[in-house]
Amino acid sequence: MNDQLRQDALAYHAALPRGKFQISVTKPMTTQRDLALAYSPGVAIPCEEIAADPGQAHAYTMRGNLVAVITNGTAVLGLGNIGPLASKPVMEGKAALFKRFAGIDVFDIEVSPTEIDAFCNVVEALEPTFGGINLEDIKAPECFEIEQRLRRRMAIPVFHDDQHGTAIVCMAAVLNALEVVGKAIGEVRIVVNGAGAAALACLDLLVGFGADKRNIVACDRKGVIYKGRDANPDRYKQAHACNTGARTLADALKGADIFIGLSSAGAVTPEMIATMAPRPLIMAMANPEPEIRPEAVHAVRGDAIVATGRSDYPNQVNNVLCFPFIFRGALDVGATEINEPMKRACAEAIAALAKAQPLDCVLAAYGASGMSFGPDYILPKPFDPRLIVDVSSAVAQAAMDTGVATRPIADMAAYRASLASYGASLTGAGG
Ligand SMILES: NC(=O)C1=CN([C@@H]2O[C@H](COP(=O)(O)OP(=O)(O)OC[C@H]3O[C@@H](n4cnc5c(N)ncnc54)[C@H](OP(=O)(O)O)[C@@H]3O)[C@@H](O)[C@H]2O)C=CC1
Ligand SMILES: CC(=O)C(=O)O
Ligand SMILES: [Mg+2]
Repeated sequence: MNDQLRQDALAYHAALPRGKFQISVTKPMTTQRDLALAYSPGVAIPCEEIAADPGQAHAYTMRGNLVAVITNGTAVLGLGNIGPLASKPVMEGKAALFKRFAGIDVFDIEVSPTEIDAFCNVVEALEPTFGGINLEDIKAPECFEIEQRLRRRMAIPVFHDDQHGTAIVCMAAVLNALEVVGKAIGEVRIVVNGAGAAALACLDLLVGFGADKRNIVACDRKGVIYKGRDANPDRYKQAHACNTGARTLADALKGADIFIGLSSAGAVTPEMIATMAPRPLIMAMANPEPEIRPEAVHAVRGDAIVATGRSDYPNQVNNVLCFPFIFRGALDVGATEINEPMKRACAEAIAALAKAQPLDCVLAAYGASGMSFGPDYILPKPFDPRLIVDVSSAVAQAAMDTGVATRPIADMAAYRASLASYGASLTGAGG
């Protein structure tokens, strides 16, 4: 990372008040009467209401709009197992993005247990506090068991962002990029580098959207994951093992249409990219440094569509396009979970928005004079205030359609209008 970015990033985070968000009071608290309502004796009354009917917690507390971003720091971005304390800037960042883009309050919670039972016990014990749980930067394979177990045991949405947020945005990008190059999802050859939380979830969603398993090769640090490779295979990786003679990433990429990188910096070379099929899609999504930089791809492939996880290049494929908005929709209907149809609706709504005319506020945020659907614009920008309207309402609708909404929305048009004015106020945009 260059020195200027390093200095700027440290100054940004150290500016007072330190970190990236703070907690504020939402009710009047200036008079004796205010104190009597907010605290003793008045506070006892909503307590009694909630004790009599737990569903009232939503009406009298911040719980229904409060998400926990929880990590144990075992797979922080592409920095690896740097521990919970060092992960805090990332978790504060996620909290800030939840608030900035969807008005959702977050407590970031960094905890030390890495063992599955101990970590799950901590998270489960937090259910009374939160309306939703966003698991973050927990390494594979533990993250799979952790999420499955918590989903079974908790009656609020539990969502591992690195798995599903990433997969949803990746899917939206793939759908649009294939439309740009005129290829069909069922026919493209896909190579995924990385076989962790993000990569395996992307594979599952790609198959759910019609990708042919026979056309997919996954690689980890040892190379291609082929059937029979490991004497004691990891069962999550094994589910994606393929029948192929390819043994290395370089072998696998020959003639491939799509490269999905969810591994680590510099894992793919220009020479490998040069061997891919015409009009390839390169999604180098490792953070903060991608598997390959866009300029290195363009030097060898003028016909490639290139995306990264970063904010400073075109085509940012990053879960920030998903997690604020999927939780907004889920919280607003009191969803008990985030299920497959909700994820699908989310991916489709994100993809569709890339085809709408860009708004001036978005162009201004990027210092751009224009953006139009095509090789350098396959996804909407996170600052697009229409994301909260289209994505969150689609997710809410899918939750209602699948019977997981405990507070269904009666008037969807009014809900969309409220999201629109909320989005406009949060982004300072006119709409
Ligand atoms: N753009 C986005 O929105 C997102 C990007 N990411 C990025 O994806 C990466 C992985 O994150 P996550 O899945 O959470 O982490 P995990 O720790 O769960 O998985 C990492 C995987 O990457 C593999 N890997 C690492 N280096 C290489 C390499 N040089 N060649 C092949 N495979 C490699 C590991 O292989 P092995 O199993 O052999 O150890 C492992 O399978 C990170 O860089 C992260 O920043 C993650 C989420 C969202
Ligand atoms: C973006 C993100 O969640 C990650 O890189 O881990
Ligand atoms: Mg992450």
